[in-house]
Amino acid sequence: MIVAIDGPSGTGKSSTSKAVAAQLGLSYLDTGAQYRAITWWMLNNGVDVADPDAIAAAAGKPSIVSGTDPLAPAISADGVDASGPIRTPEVTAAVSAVSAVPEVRERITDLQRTIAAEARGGIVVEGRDIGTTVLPDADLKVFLTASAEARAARRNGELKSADGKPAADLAATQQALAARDKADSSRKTSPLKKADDAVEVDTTELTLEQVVECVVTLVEKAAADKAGSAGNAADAEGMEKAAR
Ligand SMILES: Nc1ncnc2c1ncn2[C@@H]1O[C@H](COP(=O)(O)OP(=O)(O)O)[C@@H](O)[C@H]1O
Ligand SMILES: Nc1ccn([C@@H]2O[C@H](COP(=O)(O)OP(=O)(O)O)[C@@H](O)[C@H]2O)c(=O)n1
Repeated sequence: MIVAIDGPSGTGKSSTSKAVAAQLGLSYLDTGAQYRAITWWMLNNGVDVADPDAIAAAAGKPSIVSGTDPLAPAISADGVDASGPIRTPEVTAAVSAVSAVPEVRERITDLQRTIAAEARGGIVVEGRDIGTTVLPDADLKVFLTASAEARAARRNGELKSADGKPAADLAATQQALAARDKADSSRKTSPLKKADDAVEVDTTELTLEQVVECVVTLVEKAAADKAGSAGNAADAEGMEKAAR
């Protein structure tokens, strides 16, 4: 069972994917974390992230390793735990430019396909281009959306300053999200886009629990359909053999 969950920032991809995978005993892959980790490595290793040729030349250098346990997501670059630093504003500001470079996408897409192929019990993979490019034959594709206001409010809710007040201005967060959406949707190589056969879920008015319940139901239905068509294929094969 391969589940692709795509959508822009703040729509609930990570929270939903982790909860669905944990509930159904599936593996989990955060592909945004991989793009963030390669961006973090480049920033730390003197690569000019404003220069696509420099990014392309460095794309093959770091080793990026992702954990697939939804209860303990992990990501490292060259053996160094990157789970904290990949969420800094510096990485967030640079990641769209790095992830737009075809050599980076090719490298990371290969990694993602290998991880999905090795996840014997099934996997939930979340990102921007999973349903369209990375795993176009996924058993279920979900595209999450939410209003620009809801997405900015959710992202801001995560950024608390020491005194417990929101660390960022809501309008500034909304503007930064819009800029990243634009960059991610307009790049040439596998832009952020809903796959034609994805189920769109608008999460604006839903709680996280409701979104998880909705996606779990979709996965169970996809699994039943898959088992049904496998059964039908086996029946057809059996009938063919009996007829011979
Ligand atoms: N349906 C929802 N309602 C309210 N808050 C949500 C909902 N889904 C996710 N969140 C919160 O919004 C924030 C962003 O969610 P996240 O899963 O990281 O989104 P994404 O991976 O799409 O960027 C998190 O703090 C999460 O707890
Ligand atoms: N499959 C993916 C996943 C992420 N990305 C890039 O990685 C960035 C960070 O992704 P993320 O999922 O961590 O972003 P958030 O939703 O957490 O803000 C995105 O803005 C994209 O530029 C991508 O290009 N393709």
